Amino acid sequence: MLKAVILIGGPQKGTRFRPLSLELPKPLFPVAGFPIIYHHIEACIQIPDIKEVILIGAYQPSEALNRFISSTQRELNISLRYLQEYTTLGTAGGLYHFRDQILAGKPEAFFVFNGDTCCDFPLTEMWNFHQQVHSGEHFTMLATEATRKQSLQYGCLVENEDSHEVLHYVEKPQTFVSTTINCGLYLLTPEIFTHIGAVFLQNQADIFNGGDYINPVRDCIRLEQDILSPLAGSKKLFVYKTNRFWSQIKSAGSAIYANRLYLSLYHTTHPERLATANDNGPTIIGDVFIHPSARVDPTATLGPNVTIGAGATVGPGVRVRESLVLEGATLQDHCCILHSIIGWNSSVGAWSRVEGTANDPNPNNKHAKIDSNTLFSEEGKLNPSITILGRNVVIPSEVIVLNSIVLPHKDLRYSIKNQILL
Ligand SMILES: Nc1nc2c(ncn2[C@@H]2O[C@H](COP(=O)(O)OP(=O)(O)O[C@H]3O[C@H](CO)[C@@H](O)[C@H](O)[C@@H]3O)[C@@H](O)[C@H]2O)c(=O)[nH]1
Repeated sequence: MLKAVILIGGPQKGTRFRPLSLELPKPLFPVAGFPIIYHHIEACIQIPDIKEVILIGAYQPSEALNRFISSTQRELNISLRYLQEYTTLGTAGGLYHFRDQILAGKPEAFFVFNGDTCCDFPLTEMWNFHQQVHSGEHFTMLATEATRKQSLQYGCLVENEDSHEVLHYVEKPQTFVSTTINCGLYLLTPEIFTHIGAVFLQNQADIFNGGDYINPVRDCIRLEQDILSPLAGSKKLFVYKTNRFWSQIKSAGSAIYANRLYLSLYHTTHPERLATANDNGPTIIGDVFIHPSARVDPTATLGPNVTIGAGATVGPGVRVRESLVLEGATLQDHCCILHSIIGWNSSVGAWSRVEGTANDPNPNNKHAKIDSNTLFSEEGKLNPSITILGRNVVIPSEVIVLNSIVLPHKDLRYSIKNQILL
């Protein structure tokens, strides 16, 4: 029997995703029509041996989280539970804290996912690879290639190319180590708790010997630095590499990129989710997802890489491209939406234009990943990025909103460019 754990972080995480994460925990943000972590869970149900998926995070249980758990459980017919940490315990601390629940039923092994990644999750391949390695108790991690410069933003590893053992691991190194990066997906066996337990006891001993009693992160254990790094070179950590798509979802811009990747994956996994052109429907260009409850005028043109959320309304002559239109949003006649996220229940007036700047990885640069830039450049200027309208924003008719972020509940009266509207 196998299990899966998805690390979903807590309210202190997902800050680069604001203002969208102000409304909803980032792991529940919809990409390609479904919450980010729904894609992880869908990957898990492809392996019948996975009997339970556990979400670990520090979010207070909320209506949105409860609703997600009960509806996903029902739809995908899998046991799904949320276990709440009393504070963010780190990527290994949460696992250790809930070790009894993870080990209940005696799983042979369990997958651990970082909740903010987007991938076609090669779980079967990883499990087969893991079983083929003959090295006693061992752990497997998924890795991919990045560019030399971008590798510094990830965990970097050096492998023995014959045995695929991880020889050296450094989390976000200061100087170049390797272009092979950690994808944040692991296959661990119960033995991992011996290693985490040893670090836990050592940390507690250090605290009581050193007197740092009030350290707020005293129970925090990081899987990458505290556990994987020391395991490298001990014949216990192995790497399975993927060359297929993989991306982090840190900034809102990366949600648009992830939307594109998942929509293209639907061609093989769920072709029925992709809109097709028909005589009574809108013009569809490339990959488009339209929620069945959305109303789209037949004279609208959508795509490529567009998701229209539940209950959204798209009026006559509207053009949408490379964008996410969230639940309940209204796009009035002939407005144009490019490289943008239109927040829940927001409305864009007739003939208005909402446009952002794409920040996709450079397609000419092999292995490039999306840059999750900070909002401002070193000179203090707002970096051009996608345009985001928070929840309940009203854009009047005949204005232009360019490369801007509009916080929730704002009633705009004029055109704006390169601004953050508070
Ligand atoms: N439950 C829980 N989850 C956590 C905690 N801290 C982080 N997470 C979750 O764990 C994942 C990793 O989060 P970060 O700590 O922000 O790390 P990172 O910068 O994304 O880097 C990690 O992922 C990269 C791949 O995306 C890796 O390359 C890198 O090595 C590392 O694993 C995210 O899904 C985050 O929500 C915690 O204390 N508790």
